[in-house]
Amino acid sequence: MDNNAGSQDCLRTQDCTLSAPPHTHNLGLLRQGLMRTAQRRGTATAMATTVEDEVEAPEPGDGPRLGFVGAGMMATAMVNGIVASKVTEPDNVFVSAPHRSSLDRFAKLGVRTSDINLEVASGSDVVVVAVKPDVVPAVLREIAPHLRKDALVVSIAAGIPLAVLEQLAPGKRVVRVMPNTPCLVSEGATGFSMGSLATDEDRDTVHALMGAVGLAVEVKEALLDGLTGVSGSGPAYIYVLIEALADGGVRMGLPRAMAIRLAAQTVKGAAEMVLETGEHPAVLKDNVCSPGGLTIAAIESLEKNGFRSAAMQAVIAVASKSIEMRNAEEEKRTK
Ligand SMILES: NC(=O)C1=CN([C@@H]2O[C@H](COP(=O)(O)OP(=O)(O)OC[C@H]3O[C@@H](n4cnc5c(N)ncnc54)[C@H](O)[C@@H]3O)[C@@H](O)[C@H]2O)C=CC1
Ligand SMILES: O=C(O)[C@@H]1CCC=N1
Repeated sequence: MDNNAGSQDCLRTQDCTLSAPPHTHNLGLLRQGLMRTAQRRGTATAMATTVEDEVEAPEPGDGPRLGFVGAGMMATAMVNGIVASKVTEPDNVFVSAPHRSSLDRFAKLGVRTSDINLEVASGSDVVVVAVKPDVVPAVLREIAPHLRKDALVVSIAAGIPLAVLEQLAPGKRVVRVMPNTPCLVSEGATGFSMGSLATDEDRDTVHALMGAVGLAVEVKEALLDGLTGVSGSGPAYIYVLIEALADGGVRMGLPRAMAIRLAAQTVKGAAEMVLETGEHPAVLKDNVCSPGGLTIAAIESLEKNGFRSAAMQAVIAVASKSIEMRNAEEEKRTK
């Protein structure tokens, strides 16, 4: 992968496509993709013809409808990000879950909610399956017969392969998406893989939808396990790092709240440096380490304590579990 990718608008390699950062052409793409969907359905009021075309944000009630089946952490992050990005009106978003209590936070955003999955299934152009992986089969069997003829099914479940999703939703266009919780603040990192019936238009729609809430990368399905290890689960490792850095600061006398803010801003700043300069992280690390200075002593300590290996093993642990889940699902499918 090109280390300079962050400074480019778009980079296509054999295995993946990197999109530009959010708030650039992705909004146009999302609108374009979603408006196309709406036009097919006969409800579009405006139509973008090129990615660069500026189109008015859809009026409430117009435009394609995004449904979420499942109202947990990841649905919350995606819906908040999508609503904040203003790519669609809140009342075009429809969320279902069995317990009303988990829907309250969605209702506060102005999105429509229901405790009946079939209402979301039959009323949405793009249906995001956002339940735990072990619930996916039951949910897809329940909703598949009630999906709109042209509906696109997007699964965000870890470890459930496209072949299984397609078997559970026969004849439907399916895309597998692996987002992460920073979608909530429009700084997500998402990978996605296209199902066998999914079209270029669906690619644009998903690319634009997830690009509106962060970075969106298309990968071959086999790479989704490793991608989950890096970015799907990655925020959790970074929170542990922030907490640990803050603990170190507190140990040295900094007030807790200040230490957390300093640690979080340091992570954010370092990440921005990687994305914006396109430099290899090793170069940026070297720039902090003055010869004979303080930081190189910290690097020595991190290496002695297996920091680098611990981070790699974390990614591999997630990927291995994801592969295990995928294999078990494949086995059930082919039995
Ligand atoms: N949490 C994360 O950081 C990420 C999660 N994912 C995937 O997202 C999916 C959801 O994960 P979370 O949001 O973390 O889980 P969660 O446990 O927070 O949410 C699951 C939601 O599904 C609902 N639910 C349970 N049974 C249902 C049914 N029969 N019909 C409709 N809704 C039902 C629950 O009420 C709950 O709202 C999982 O498949 C996970 O692999 C993917 C990437 C990141
Ligand atoms: O922990 C999990 O299973 C989900 C998938 C990736 C992040 N959270």
